Amino acid sequence: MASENMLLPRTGIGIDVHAFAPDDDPQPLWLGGLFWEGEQGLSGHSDGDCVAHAAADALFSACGIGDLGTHFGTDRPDFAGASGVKLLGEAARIVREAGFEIGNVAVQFVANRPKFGPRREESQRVLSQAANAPVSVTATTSDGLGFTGRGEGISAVATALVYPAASPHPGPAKGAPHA
Ligand SMILES: Nc1ccn([C@@H]2O[C@H](COP(=O)(O)O)[C@@H](O)[C@H]2O)c(=O)n1
Ligand SMILES: C[C@@]1(CO)OP(=O)(O)OP(=O)(O)OC[C@H]1O
Repeated sequence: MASENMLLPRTGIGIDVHAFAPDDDPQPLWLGGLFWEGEQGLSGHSDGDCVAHAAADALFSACGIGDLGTHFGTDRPDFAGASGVKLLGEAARIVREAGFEIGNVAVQFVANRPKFGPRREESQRVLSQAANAPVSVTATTSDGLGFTGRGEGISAVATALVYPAASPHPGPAKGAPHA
């Protein structure tokens, strides 16, 4: 690897899926760091917040330091029922400890419900605070198709940009036209 590559920003990707909890074991819905009153909850070892999990996975991926299971395996009783905000905050801490700073994280989830738009800013605020970096969240339906369309679960995909903490914040590339 050319040594100057060590200074380049790095991108990562994360995907997470959680099934809705069955009717005979209802759970509260935690998604995007928020509690959604009256909505069907997701099952999981933690609180099932697939938006926060995808964000954390994208951060680990960007640094090349494994994934969610590597750091917060289901064999860890201390993460049973853990909030997505806690996991994302912990992931950001691990990323910084590994020598990276976070540029931003972008997440999109796929679900019919909850209707996300009215609470987007609240969610982005909570997750950005957890990561101490900008986290944006968008939502889409799958037009009634697939497991998300049938309302069986929620999927989320995230990308993250990190850069070595020792290097300056990535500015415009050399030779890029000035605004
Ligand atoms: N759970 C969701 C899903 C979607 N939205 C918003 O609706 C827009 C249209 O979604 P389509 O899947 O029909 O293209 C989408 O761009 C979101 O703004 C939402 O708020 N919550
Ligand atoms: C978060 C962890 C750990 O509590 O559990 P889950 O809530 O089941 O979530 P998932 O995204 O399936 O896997 C990662 C696990 O490490």
